[in-house]
Amino acid sequence: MTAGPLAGPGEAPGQLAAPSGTVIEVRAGAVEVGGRRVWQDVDVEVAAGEFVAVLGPNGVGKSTLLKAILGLQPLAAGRIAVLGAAPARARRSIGYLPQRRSFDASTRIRGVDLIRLGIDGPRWGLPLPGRRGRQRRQRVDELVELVGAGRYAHRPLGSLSGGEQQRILIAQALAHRPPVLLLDEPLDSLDLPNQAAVAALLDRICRDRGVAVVMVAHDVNPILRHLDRVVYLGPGGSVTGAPEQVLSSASLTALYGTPVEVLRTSDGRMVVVGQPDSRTAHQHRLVGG
Ligand SMILES: Nc1ncnc2c1ncn2[C@@H]1O[C@H](COP(=O)(O)OP(=O)(O)OP(=O)(O)O)[C@@H](O)[C@H]1O
Repeated sequence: MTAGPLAGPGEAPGQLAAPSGTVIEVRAGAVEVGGRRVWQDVDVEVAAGEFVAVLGPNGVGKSTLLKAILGLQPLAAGRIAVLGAAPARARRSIGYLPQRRSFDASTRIRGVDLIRLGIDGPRWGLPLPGRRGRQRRQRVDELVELVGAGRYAHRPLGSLSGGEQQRILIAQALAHRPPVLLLDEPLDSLDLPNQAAVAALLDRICRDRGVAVVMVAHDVNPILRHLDRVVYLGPGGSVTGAPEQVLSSASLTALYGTPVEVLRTSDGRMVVVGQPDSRTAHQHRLVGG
């Protein structure tokens, strides 16, 4: 039997019940940012324990989708439910790793302190006597072990590599055993071995802990073999489904409304050819690198 995401000591009060079916549902969703419609006709369904990638060109609204799931970005149309409730109600049950968090070399706070901060929130630094103090120490140890950070968790964050920092941040996001973990481009700026290691760690968190992981990615290749589902945001809406269905020439051609080819290299990597740049005219590197 696998450990449930909400089991064990040190639980935060006010979390919603452990999910067994769909944990995130968006139906015909649309958002507007700064008076502009960013996406519409978006359908997303994520089940408990699934590993899901959110893909699409720069500026298409991937981070905005995570914010909508967190209840930080209201929908302009459609509906959204997280753990069967309005997103803002579910927020305490979601672990979130925002985009591009890294620590300057001068950062003295240690990995274990950051994880403890995730557990204690505003009570951080206050001594916890007796049983609660022991539970907290035990929870920190569990999280350090979960992400494999035992070797460096007691060192200052500024002295850790990008991959080591990322593991500590994942541990912090999991402090309250959330059934849903959202990550915004957590593999960016990591080298290939670290990308593979963090992807494998997230896979383990899904499979062993039953946590639904939703991850925004520019390059799907490091996570491709771990994925249950892909949400691809494009100019004409979204496509959701198994990776091999969504990442196909037919589905991306329909989404972009122009011929797009999905090729497989001999080592199994995916390359998308011919997709137009997004309206923001950034270079789109969906499946490069
Ligand atoms: N505060 C804001 N005011 C106006 N427009 C905004 C604001 N925040 C985001 N946007 C716009 O909303 C759109 C979606 O942004 P978002 O960050 O969700 O895209 P993304 O797909 O995650 O992009 P990237 O791949 O570059 O990280 C972009 O065009 C962005 O410029």
